[in-house]
Amino acid sequence: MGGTFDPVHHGHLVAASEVQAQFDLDEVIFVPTGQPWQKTDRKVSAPEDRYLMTVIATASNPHFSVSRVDVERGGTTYTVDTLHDLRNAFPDAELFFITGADALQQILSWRQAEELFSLAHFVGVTRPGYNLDDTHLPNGSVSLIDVPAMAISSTACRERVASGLPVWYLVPDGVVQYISKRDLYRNA
Ligand SMILES: Nc1ncnc2c1ncn2[C@@H]1O[C@H](COP(=O)(O)OP(=O)(O)OP(=O)(O)O)[C@@H](O)[C@H]1O
Ligand SMILES: O=C(O)c1ccc[n+]([C@@H]2O[C@H](COP(=O)([O-])O)[C@@H](O)[C@H]2O)c1
Repeated sequence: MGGTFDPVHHGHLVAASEVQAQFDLDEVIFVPTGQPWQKTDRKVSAPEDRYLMTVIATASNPHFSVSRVDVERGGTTYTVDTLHDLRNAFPDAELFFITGADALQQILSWRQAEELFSLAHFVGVTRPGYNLDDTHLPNGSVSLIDVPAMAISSTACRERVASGLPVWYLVPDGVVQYISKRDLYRNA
């Protein structure tokens, strides 16, 4: 599951847990991005902060892990590179790539989109506020599944911190503490 994770929140975690259970996956690997090229409208937090928050958020789940492939490669992140790196790291694995409905709406604009679907099975998860009725995806390229609706976004979390509102219970406790310790989002 790739994401900017700025910060990681319970919407990400519930979606990942649901896909893990429905597809009986050995592992869900969270992959925090380097620089996301479709989010140029704002400053994204440092990759190491986003990586560490993701480690904290996933640490208690034996099926969850975090990969540094996008952080280590640096620069702009393209999923085609992520999937080639994961294939090299796990030559025999069956790879799935989990995306929310909002990201799926844009997927045909991703770099080398035509190649992506041959590198992994794509799993699209429902997300409140987004529907895929008008999104044309190549036939059979994406499995769409319902996950418990979590009306949470990283944007709303950042805005709440900037306004002095709590993010307890929207993000894991350790992530609340990390945001406070590193003084993230106060000027978001
Ligand atoms: N509440 C949610 N329910 C289901 N999927 C989600 C949810 N939030 C994010 N996702 C999916 O998780 C992946 C990573 O999302 P991302 O890190 O961009 O979070 P975000 O909340 O969309 O961030 P931002 O508000 O900063 O755009 C994307 O595929 C996105 O569609
Ligand atoms: O490959 C691309 O061109 C591309 C464009 C936009 C998003 N993505 C990936 O989609 C995932 C979710 O991205 P985001 O921006 O919604 O956090 C993350 O892994 C991104 O690297 C990938």
